[in-house]
Amino acid sequence: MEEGRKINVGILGATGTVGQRFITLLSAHPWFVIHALGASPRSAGKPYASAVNWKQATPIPSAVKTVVVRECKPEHFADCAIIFSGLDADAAGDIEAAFRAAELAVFSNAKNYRRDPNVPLIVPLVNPGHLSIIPQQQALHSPPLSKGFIVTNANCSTTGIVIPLAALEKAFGPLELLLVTTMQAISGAGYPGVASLDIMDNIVPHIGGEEEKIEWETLKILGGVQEDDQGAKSFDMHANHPLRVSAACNRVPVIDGHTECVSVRFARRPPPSPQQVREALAAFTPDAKALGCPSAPRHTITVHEEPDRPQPRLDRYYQDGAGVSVGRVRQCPVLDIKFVVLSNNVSIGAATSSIINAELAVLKGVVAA
Ligand SMILES: NC(=O)C1=CN([C@@H]2O[C@H](COP(=O)(O)OP(=O)(O)OC[C@H]3O[C@@H](n4cnc5c(N)ncnc54)[C@H](OP(=O)(O)O)[C@@H]3O)[C@@H](O)[C@H]2O)C=CC1
Ligand SMILES: N[C@@H](CC(=O)OP(=O)(O)O)C(=O)O
Repeated sequence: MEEGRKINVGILGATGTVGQRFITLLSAHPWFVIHALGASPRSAGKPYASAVNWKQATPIPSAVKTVVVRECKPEHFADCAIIFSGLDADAAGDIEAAFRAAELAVFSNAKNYRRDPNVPLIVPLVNPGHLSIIPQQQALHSPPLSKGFIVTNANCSTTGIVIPLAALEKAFGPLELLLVTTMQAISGAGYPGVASLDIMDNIVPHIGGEEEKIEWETLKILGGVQEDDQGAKSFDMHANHPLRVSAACNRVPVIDGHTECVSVRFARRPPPSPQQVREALAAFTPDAKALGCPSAPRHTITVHEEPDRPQPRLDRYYQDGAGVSVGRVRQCPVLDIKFVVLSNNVSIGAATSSIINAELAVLKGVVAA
């Protein structure tokens, strides 16, 4: 990055739960400056402060209050080198494709392109190497692109677990079985989200499509990128070491922070002890940190020794929600090891991951800075 020069970024879905988090984080970013904001036709044409139903604990940054919200059309964002998308999935498919076709670099939170075989699904603290598929995505586009692409980040519950799982695979080799039960915050459903009469004094044991997303996305993220004899790249979905995943998802009356109970079995025997697992988790240093991404957390995985941590109310805002907290690491009498993970679904589960993905793309020269 050239000293003193900032990169113009645009935010689509700027009025939503994830969009507001983007605004809070990007308003103090050392490399990026918010240049344009987009939302639905209901919000377009209004100053941001009138269009948004602001729900953050800190005030709306003064630099964006009077910025007029635009319709999500690429021509309104032509001066942006990077586009962050917090769009509702119903709108994201067509809009993100149009932005890519207009040679804009799109970093999306929506689910629409996560399964595309040429779109990387990147949790930046885990698999930044998947950015290597982008030249193929651009070459296969009609017409071929030189600057436009889409990078997605994962479902928020998937993001929370793959970070400790990647640390375990790095230290102890491939996993072969994974069971996860989630307790997901209300903010995961956007605003206004789940009706209060459904969630207060209650647990809802179903989140549409969530279990399938965790079971599939985990394999794409923890797997590698393979290349055939003709140089064509594809995601291997962890195929060299098949990993079977079962997820059970629940909505609980917590505002922010997804808590997940995880049990794993390792392929290698004998498996590591709980103490070896604790040490490997605490020592995990992702490439994003080593490369110097400014939004990467200081501590990627905070390992708690107390028997009653992590807890969403106590741990979700540590490091601005950029890391994950793990606790209760212990032997599992059925598989090998079990533990609890807490991650901030709106930060590392959404906006923070997109921002670190963009930082990585700048550092690797994928986005022209
Ligand atoms: N909340 C979370 O924890 C996570 C969310 N995600 C994903 O991120 C995305 C955003 O989620 P979230 O912020 O919770 O959702 P919200 O419902 O809070 O916000 C949706 C945003 O999309 C905009 N929008 C809706 N329809 C259109 C349209 N037709 N054209 C342009 N803009 C439109 C809205 O604008 P307006 O205000 O004008 O209606 C709003 O800015 C979703 O795809 C979600 O699945 C991913 C991980 C975690
Ligand atoms: N479904 C998640 C949030 C979300 O929007 O996920 P996705 O981006 O995978 O649709 C939750 O409710 O907590």
